[in-house]
Amino acid sequence: MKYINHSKLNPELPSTSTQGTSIPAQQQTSLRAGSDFRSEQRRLLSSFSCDSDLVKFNQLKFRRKRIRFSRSHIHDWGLFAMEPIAAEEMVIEYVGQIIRQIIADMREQRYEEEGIGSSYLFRVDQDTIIDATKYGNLSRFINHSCNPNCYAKIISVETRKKIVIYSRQPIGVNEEITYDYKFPIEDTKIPCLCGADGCRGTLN
Ligand SMILES: C[S@@+](CC[C@H](N)C(=O)[O-])C[C@H]1O[C@@H](n2cnc3c(N)ncnc32)[C@H](O)[C@@H]1O
Repeated sequence: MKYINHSKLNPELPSTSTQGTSIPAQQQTSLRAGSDFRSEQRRLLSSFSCDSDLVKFNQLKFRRKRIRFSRSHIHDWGLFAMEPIAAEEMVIEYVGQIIRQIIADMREQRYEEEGIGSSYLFRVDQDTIIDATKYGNLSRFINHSCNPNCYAKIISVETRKKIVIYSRQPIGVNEEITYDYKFPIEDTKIPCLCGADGCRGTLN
């Protein structure tokens, strides 16, 4: 039976071709090491391809997108691309303090009393909120649009839930980065200033 020679496909992998030869003991040990190495590579590759979000998330740590905050036409400060961003890229993680609902309720009231008009509380699940009001990264500046170029997605990384902002279309240099906040409907409305075609008129 013929075997494909993987060393031709990937020159970094040691050759496994042993056809028609008898192998000295020392070489057998090194072949085993090579085989262990390849098994490990296969294991890693299959776990990665099962979870491309995890791969992208790890890449995000090493290769951050070039973005800046600046005055926005939508509201106060916004976040802008400094380099072209392709569709379906991870743009930035929404970072803040992870808090429970009961703490979020208390903080929401306190922030109102302090006159903080903007909301930086992002719900992860029923009892987990990420609060970027006083601790966070540039993601806290992303404004809402009813026709956004990004979307927020909750992914699991080593059992921890993370909020990640992904591009839903190619984004040009100096374009404002936006996503749909998907605020729940409330009686007291917050007017939306996104200016997009088909703007719903309110955030909530
Ligand atoms: C996470 S902050 C976004 C950054 C904010 N512009 C700033 O300068 O800090 C969210 C707040 O921005 C405001 N905001 C974001 N998008 C908006 C929009 N489309 N229309 C009106 N206000 C918006 C709202 O006050 C909202 O609570």
